Amino acid sequence: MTAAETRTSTTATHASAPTPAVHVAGLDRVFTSKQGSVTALSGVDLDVAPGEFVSLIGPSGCGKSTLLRLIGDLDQATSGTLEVFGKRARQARLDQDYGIAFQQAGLLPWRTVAKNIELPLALHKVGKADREARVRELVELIGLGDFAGSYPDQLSGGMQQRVAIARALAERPRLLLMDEPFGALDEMTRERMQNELVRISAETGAAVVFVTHSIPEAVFLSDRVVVMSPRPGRIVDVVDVRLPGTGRDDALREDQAFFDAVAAVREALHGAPPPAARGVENR
Ligand SMILES: Nc1ncnc2c1ncn2[C@@H]1O[C@H](COP(=O)(O)OP(=O)(O)OP(=O)(O)O)[C@@H](O)[C@H]1O
Repeated sequence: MTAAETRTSTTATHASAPTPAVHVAGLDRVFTSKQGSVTALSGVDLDVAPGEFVSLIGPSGCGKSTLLRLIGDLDQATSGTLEVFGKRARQARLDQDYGIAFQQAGLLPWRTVAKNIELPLALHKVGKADREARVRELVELIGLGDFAGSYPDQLSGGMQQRVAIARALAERPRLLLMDEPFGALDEMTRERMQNELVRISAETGAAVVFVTHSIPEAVFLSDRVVVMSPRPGRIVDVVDVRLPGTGRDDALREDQAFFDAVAAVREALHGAPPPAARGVENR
């Protein structure tokens, strides 16, 4: 498949999903202050199907985090429609449809791994036996069964990030919102975490909206990569990352279909390179 073939429509809708995990239509976010107003998002349309993995990529300041925060009910849109599983974002948050993980793991240093993971369950008054059972499941899921009693400062950055993901999954959310969760990790740890996330999202069936600056990361993880323009943030392209015959494992990182998809996203972000450069890129 060529880069051009890999790239698909400029709309971000997904036809097959009955009730999307996320439905965004004509969304605007304008920040106003004494200094003036900043249009962070303008006319954003996006549907994410249940169980679908969608990455948002675009230049710094294009509104990726703003869009994620709006979906997560951490901010309010200026205008437009936003629904999560057919509900208002506020209701979805109250119904614990979300799990959220950010670049900083944000663990409480005085609580053990187990106590960090169980925090959302404790806040929502889940009984002790159920909390403990869920924590046991989750520490196994993230491969930290031997570290349940450890404190965050006894863990590596990658391990801390896995704990943050487990905490985000504690309430079995149908939607995981992730803002550069691996941005602070070294390249090897980052690739390992990407493999873990592929496995975890397959096992949980949760839809994921994932913000990243890394084109290979977006391509490796995603069913679709949503490419945004410089401010005011709009969706300029959606790259469908269908990679026939390839599992999402380390072999994929060496596969021609992977390189083609990376090239398609890069072209969507920066425009197509001149033919000579493209020849070099595809070798
Ligand atoms: N609370 C706020 N008040 C005023 N302006 C804001 C606020 N939050 C974000 N902005 C502005 O909105 C624009 C989009 O910011 P946002 O953080 O969403 O971008 P981003 O694409 O996530 O950037 P980066 O890749 O650098 O993290 C920026 O110009 C930013 O300055």
